[in-house]
Amino acid sequence: MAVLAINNLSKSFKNHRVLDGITLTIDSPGIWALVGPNGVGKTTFLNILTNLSPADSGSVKLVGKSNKDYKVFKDVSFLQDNTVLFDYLTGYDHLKYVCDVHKLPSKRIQEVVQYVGMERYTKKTVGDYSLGMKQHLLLAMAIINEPKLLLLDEPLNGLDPTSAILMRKILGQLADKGTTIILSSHNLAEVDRVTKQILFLKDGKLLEEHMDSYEKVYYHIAVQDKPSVASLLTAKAFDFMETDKGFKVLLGSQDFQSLLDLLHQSGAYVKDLQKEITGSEKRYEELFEVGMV
Ligand SMILES: Nc1ncnc2c1ncn2[C@@H]1O[C@H](COP(=O)(O)OP(=O)(O)OP(=O)(O)O)[C@@H](O)[C@H]1O
Repeated sequence: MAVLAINNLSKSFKNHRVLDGITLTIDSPGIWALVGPNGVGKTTFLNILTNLSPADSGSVKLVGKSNKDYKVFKDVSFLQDNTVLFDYLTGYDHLKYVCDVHKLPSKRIQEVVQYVGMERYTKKTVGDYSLGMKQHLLLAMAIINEPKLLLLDEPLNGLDPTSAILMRKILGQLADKGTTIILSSHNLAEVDRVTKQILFLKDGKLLEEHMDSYEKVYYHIAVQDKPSVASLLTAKAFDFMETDKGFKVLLGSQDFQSLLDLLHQSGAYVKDLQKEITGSEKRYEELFEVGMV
């Protein structure tokens, strides 16, 4: 049984065709990122999947049932933006409500509060929450029922590094335990950290792509003696740029060992070496024809 089965889904607003005959099947756990420029239709797509908006034509099945059947939402959750929260209620109130809707025992509240690390502010009213705290609450509300399919609209928005790391960890654990996750995001660096499976939304069509072939590996090197390293990088034809503390080097045809040999040869004192992998940004630039600056 497919976790998500979309058949020929279309939606227009007046004469603007936002979704144009989308067909997609996902039948395994894992994380898929939904990516595309502002206004391309990501929220519209997620809203239609969860039956918050009607499609003009086509059909959607979630965990084997029509998305029009409200019973599917026992196994499907949608993390929307924080406008769905009530400022005058506490985090606990929100979780209690969702718990009651799903007829879950209230001990699930404590479990989920601990899991997303929001013990400190569960009893505070949401009006006093920061953006990150609201994202945690929304996540807790979305996973309290242990969904098979989890849809998230911009879950990484406005998170500080600590919260972003926690969010990534949680999403990874859920996917490992069997949840299928689709998340929309504009933050391609974060996307590359959580998944290589991307759904690019372009001109109303969905392109499902794996980022392996677009992956780029960079090393950020902090060195004491920049000139000697710079001349060797140039001599050995490395693709690099200078940074405040040293260099950002792209590993193209040369391998990591050649870079290490070069650093050794330069005699420079290496203060730090960090790896960065990017993939989706390169593909995004190609697909959406982002001009170089
Ligand atoms: N209720 C509506 N009535 C008319 N047009 C709408 C409506 N909802 C969305 N649109 C239009 O549909 C298009 C897609 O909007 P949507 O919010 O789905 O994009 P998005 O990809 O989520 O954007 P963002 O990345 O900025 O959040 C936009 O042109 C938007 O103006």
